Amino acid sequence: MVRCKTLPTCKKQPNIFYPQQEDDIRVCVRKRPLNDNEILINERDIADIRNNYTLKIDKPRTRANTRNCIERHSFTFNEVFDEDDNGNEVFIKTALPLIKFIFNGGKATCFVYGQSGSGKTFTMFDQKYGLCAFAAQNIFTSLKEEKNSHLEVYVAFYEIYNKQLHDLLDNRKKIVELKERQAKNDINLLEFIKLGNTNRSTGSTGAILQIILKHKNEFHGKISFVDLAGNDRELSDMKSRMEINQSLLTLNECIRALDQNKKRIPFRNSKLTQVLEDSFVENSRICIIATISPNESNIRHTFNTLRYACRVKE
Ligand SMILES: Nc1ncnc2c1ncn2[C@@H]1O[C@H](COP(=O)(O)OP(=O)(O)OP(=O)(O)O)[C@@H](O)[C@H]1O
Repeated sequence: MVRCKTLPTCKKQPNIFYPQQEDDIRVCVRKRPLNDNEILINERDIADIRNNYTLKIDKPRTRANTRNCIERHSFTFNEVFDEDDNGNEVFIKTALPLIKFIFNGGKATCFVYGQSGSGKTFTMFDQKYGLCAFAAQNIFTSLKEEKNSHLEVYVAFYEIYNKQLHDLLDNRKKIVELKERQAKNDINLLEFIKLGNTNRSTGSTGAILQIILKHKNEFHGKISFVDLAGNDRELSDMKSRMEINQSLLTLNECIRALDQNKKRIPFRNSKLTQVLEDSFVENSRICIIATISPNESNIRHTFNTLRYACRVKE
């Protein structure tokens, strides 16, 4: 194969002079390693991470009357994580700035978005290497500092299924009024996360874990970790599929509108954005982590994920 041309598909360039971790909206990408099955069948790794901001995807192409060639597509984001980057490195560059922000009274949201099996849940909720595990430790370490010692930690964990909220900490009961539980320490918080994850269903629009800081029942700050439904999910239930598509589309539109300081943000167009509305407005920060599979046979989904992520900050 020969390379036939280079196609820049995302023009947004990182501004290296700007303190990127302070951006209100950040878009990052994480590539997972090839798994055992993919290695067994000699799948090619088509995602080449060039540096902390750029990845290139080699797209094989067969053209009439020409030799087979490779199109190289280049994408640039606030951060790009390789398969060798561990959970702590991802945490430091994505969720850690958000946690510092909520201790200062802000509202933050961290999303994982991508194809099924690309590492969304691993990135967010793995009990050892996930962002939430590092977040739990970091939050309770920060509470030991005198300036934070008055704060308490509360948690809520729910999913959206057919436009209805279900409490993942209470056997998926339909939520009438959202219940928050106090977490006494990081281990206790991780137990809540583990319990919620075991109660998750397939076909939901997304699972939302909220960690809330309070002082004497008064709100101080909040971070929401949102594990979105796989963007490739084939569901027999048409209603769920439509709802997931609508939510992903609206989420993208809302974040773009916020980025462009538009007056009208279309929160009402999906249940997901409706429930997250208060986290999006005023004193808020957002980080999206798009997860991708590196193997050639998932290339279509990988392009979909990267284009979605690019559109957020176009
Ligand atoms: N960065 C990574 N390093 C090592 N293993 C990973 C990584 N990302 C994902 N994996 C592994 O890949 C598999 C699929 O990951 P995961 O379940 O997180 O995917 P997902 O995107 O949440 O899929 P679904 O949408 O179907 O829930 C898991 O076995 C996970 O441990």
